[in-house]
Amino acid sequence: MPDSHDDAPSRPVRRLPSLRRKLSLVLGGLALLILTLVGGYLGWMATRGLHEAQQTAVRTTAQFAAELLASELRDREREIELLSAAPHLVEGALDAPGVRGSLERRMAQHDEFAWMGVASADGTVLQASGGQLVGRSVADRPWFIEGREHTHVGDVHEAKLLASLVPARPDGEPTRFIDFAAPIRDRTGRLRGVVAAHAQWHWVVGMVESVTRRHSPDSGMEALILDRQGRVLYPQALKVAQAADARVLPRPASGRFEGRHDIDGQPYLTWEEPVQARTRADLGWRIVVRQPLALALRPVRELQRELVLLGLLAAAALTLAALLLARRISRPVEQLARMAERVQAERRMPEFPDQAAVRELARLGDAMGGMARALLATERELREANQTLDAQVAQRTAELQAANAALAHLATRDPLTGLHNRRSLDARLAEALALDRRYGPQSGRVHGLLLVDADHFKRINDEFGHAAGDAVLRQLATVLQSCVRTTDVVARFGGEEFAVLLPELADAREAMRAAEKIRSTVAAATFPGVGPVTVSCGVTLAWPGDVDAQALVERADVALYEAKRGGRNMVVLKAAS
Ligand SMILES: Nc1nc2c(ncn2[C@@H]2O[C@H](COP(=O)(O)OP(=O)(O)OP(=O)(O)O)[C@@H](O)[C@H]2O)c(=O)[nH]1
Repeated sequence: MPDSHDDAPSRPVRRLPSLRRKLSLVLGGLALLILTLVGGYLGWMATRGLHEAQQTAVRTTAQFAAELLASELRDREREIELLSAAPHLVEGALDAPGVRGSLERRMAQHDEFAWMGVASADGTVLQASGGQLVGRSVADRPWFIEGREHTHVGDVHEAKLLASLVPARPDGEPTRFIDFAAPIRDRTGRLRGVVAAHAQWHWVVGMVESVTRRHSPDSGMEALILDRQGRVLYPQALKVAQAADARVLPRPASGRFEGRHDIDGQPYLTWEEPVQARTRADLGWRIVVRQPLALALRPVRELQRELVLLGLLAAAALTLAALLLARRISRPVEQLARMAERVQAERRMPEFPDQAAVRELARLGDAMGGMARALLATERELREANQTLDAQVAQRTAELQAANAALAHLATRDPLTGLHNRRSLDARLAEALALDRRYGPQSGRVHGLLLVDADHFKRINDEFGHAAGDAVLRQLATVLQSCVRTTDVVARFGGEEFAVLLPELADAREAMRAAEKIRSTVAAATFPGVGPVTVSCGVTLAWPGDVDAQALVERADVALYEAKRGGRNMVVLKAAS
């Protein structure tokens, strides 16, 4: 029988999270974590790589611009030097028309030159491109003063004498020049004059811009030109801003723009490179290239965005896969649980599903099926054993009851005749006297007692044998029972003597009638092999004065004795006295 405790769940199962949910969460979370870590690592690597690559680009741009500028300045310096040593200037008249022609030709070759001219040793312009400033004195111009002594490359300055002669710039910026000058000496080394060229500042700017233009305009890469004192020469807007506020473009603490540097609160990748011409063209300029960090790392931000998107998609896909996997794993487990519940509820073997996707689950299913079969078989055996036991107990109980009944019969019956024995009679007599004492006076009815004794029974034994005597005793018992009511108690009193207890008699006559009936019936009966047999009968009635049954019996016995003495085969009544 199933124990009620076995049916009750030992834990609140419904409140526990399901395997499917737990697996999905763990696997999905794990996937998200791994993707986040991998994505973060890739993002970090990309950021670092791009940071280094962009820093290199900023550095090489600055270096390339500085080298280009140094080279071009050197070339122009060399150009003017070579021109100063040209034979037509060393030997010929400096104001000759051919001088102007040669200047014009060089002008045509160099767009950057706004003006070329030759001045006499005292500073009067003798010939010039476009005839500009011819006859004017340039004696106080620094390029003339320096150019008298040696080759001179002058720092950028706003146009003075030529300001009104060259066309204004379309962007409104003032016209600025870089001066190149060299002394013209004759074969003896005597100064004959100075040849000079004014290069447009925008030629320099164009060179720098041509370098930065190699990068995409979106890159935000920008080149600055600083002079020897660190003041901005280019771009013009920054130059103007710095002129208004010296705190514009503060120098880094290291004294040099290199690496990441915050300018106006915005982070930049920077590099500073000196323009090293290593000649007089070395003006102490420096090229600073800067690029806003946000723009430098923009591809990384885009990559990160894509990584996040990709990561989310991958996490969603992996979570879905985890969900499907969890479902694939949990479904057979749930089915096994349902099977186990069915076994518990129905107590019979259901068909176990064969859908396990993995070996362990298949093994679990087989093991559970085997266990359920074994349990059910054990339960069936127990139930059958119980039923057998119940039947055995019922049979034993019936046997015991029969034995008890037989014992009770044996205890109250005489073995020879089957009548009540003396002990049973004594019990009935005691009951009868108690009833008479209790109800006799009201009902007017009493018990009567007959003692019946076979006459000369010893002779029967002696003549026909003890077995014949027993047969007579059994036949006498039958006769006695046939003569009285079923409610009367017929007992073997002892030996060849019988007693009959007659309940609820109205008077002694009733008792006498019963006794007479017995006597006459016996006397009329035939006892096979023995012949006629008679009985004597003593009769008495219970009396309230009887202290016990013995008194009643003794009175009946007295009556019997009188019947014997009176000649036998007779009935005698002995009333209470
Ligand atoms: N066969 C047989 N005889 C019994 C049994 N019980 C007692 N007897 C015999 O009954 C006889 C009784 O004899 P007595 O007491 O002398 O009485 P009686 O011969 O009947 O003479 P009265 O009673 O005076 O008529 C004895 O011989 C007993 O042995 C019994 O169970 N079977």
